[in-house]
Amino acid sequence: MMNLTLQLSLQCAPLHVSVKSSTSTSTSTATRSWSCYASLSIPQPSNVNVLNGTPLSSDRKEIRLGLPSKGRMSNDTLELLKNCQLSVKQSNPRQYVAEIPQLSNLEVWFQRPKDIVRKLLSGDLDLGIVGLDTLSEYGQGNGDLIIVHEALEYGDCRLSLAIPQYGIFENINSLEELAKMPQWTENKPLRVATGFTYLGPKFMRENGLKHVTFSTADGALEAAPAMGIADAILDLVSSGTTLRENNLKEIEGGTVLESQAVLVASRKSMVQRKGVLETTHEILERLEAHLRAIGQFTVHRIIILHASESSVWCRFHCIC
Ligand SMILES: Nc1ncnc2c1ncn2[C@@H]1O[C@H](COP(=O)(O)OP(=O)(O)OP(=O)(O)O)[C@@H](O)[C@H]1O
Ligand SMILES: O=P(O)(O)OC[C@H]1O[C@H](OP(=O)(O)OP(=O)(O)O)[C@H](O)[C@@H]1O
Repeated sequence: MMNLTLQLSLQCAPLHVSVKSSTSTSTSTATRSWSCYASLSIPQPSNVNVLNGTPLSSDRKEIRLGLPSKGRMSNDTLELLKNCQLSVKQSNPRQYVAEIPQLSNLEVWFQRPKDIVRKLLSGDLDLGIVGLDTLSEYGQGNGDLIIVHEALEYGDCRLSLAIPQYGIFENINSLEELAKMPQWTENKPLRVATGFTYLGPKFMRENGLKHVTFSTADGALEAAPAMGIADAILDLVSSGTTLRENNLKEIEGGTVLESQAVLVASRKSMVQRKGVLETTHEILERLEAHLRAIGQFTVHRIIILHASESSVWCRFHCIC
């Protein structure tokens, strides 16, 4: 038994977290596990649908889960849900609404990942599965977005700064060295091409790079340095092949975030919309059971939620 002080690192507004229980550690293997219970104090909803002065955008009765409509995340998301006995039933692939028979009163809406985040914020979705990169870029730290499960074990990639392997960058191998290059001035800033126009400038600011400008494009960013459009790029990397094929390299300290698929919920929906908390709980339990069954104990944090009228109880289970 040991006391824990927990900093809740969810993407949500600062919440009061009081840890109630204990930890257990196993020294027989390289893994350690702990679990604890925490109470998230959430302001008591009044008798109208208002949280922190913001009403729910609609009084619909159905619970809505947003899933990626196409692209890399789409098939793996459906596969994961199927493996959790939550198969999505879609009458035809061009129809964007579907259901999961095991979850009553739940509508699945297929959307582009960035639109899932936008619609969680607007209140048009209650739950969603997206990459952490997309959540961070389009959620912009909004306190209404709660990462309910942060490690769904697919969609792995990282958002990284990359520079050419050649020319003035040949001997530059870290962000610190890049920042110290005398070339970057107010009149001639470091030019970065990225689709991450929120996270990019934030990362540069936080790392003290003052003279930076950004340009954006929808894809094939790795071409920008060779085309003379940019000095560096900030983009997703998984195998690293695209960078290598374009004579680019990552640098020490240049990783903005490590990403994989996450389950996100609107905090407002969980507190105010009937059934959202219970459905979230149900999905989480199935995810946990599935990941445990396949031995995926790389899950870092699972949060199981219980609602009382004014608070949400969370169980954290961490194996690291
Ligand atoms: N190598 C990779 N490149 C890009 N995304 C990756 C990669 N590996 C995993 N991902 C995940 O897949 C997501 C991209 O999904 P998808 O291909 O559907 O693009 P998208 O979000 O619809 O973007 P776009 O609208 O630009 O096509 C990323 O947000 C990331 O979480
Ligand atoms: O490290 P790797 O495994 O090579 O993957 C990284 C590449 O994959 C993505 O591009 P995508 O294939 O989606 O095409 P895009 O550049 O047109 O967006 C990403 O934007 C990188 O370019």
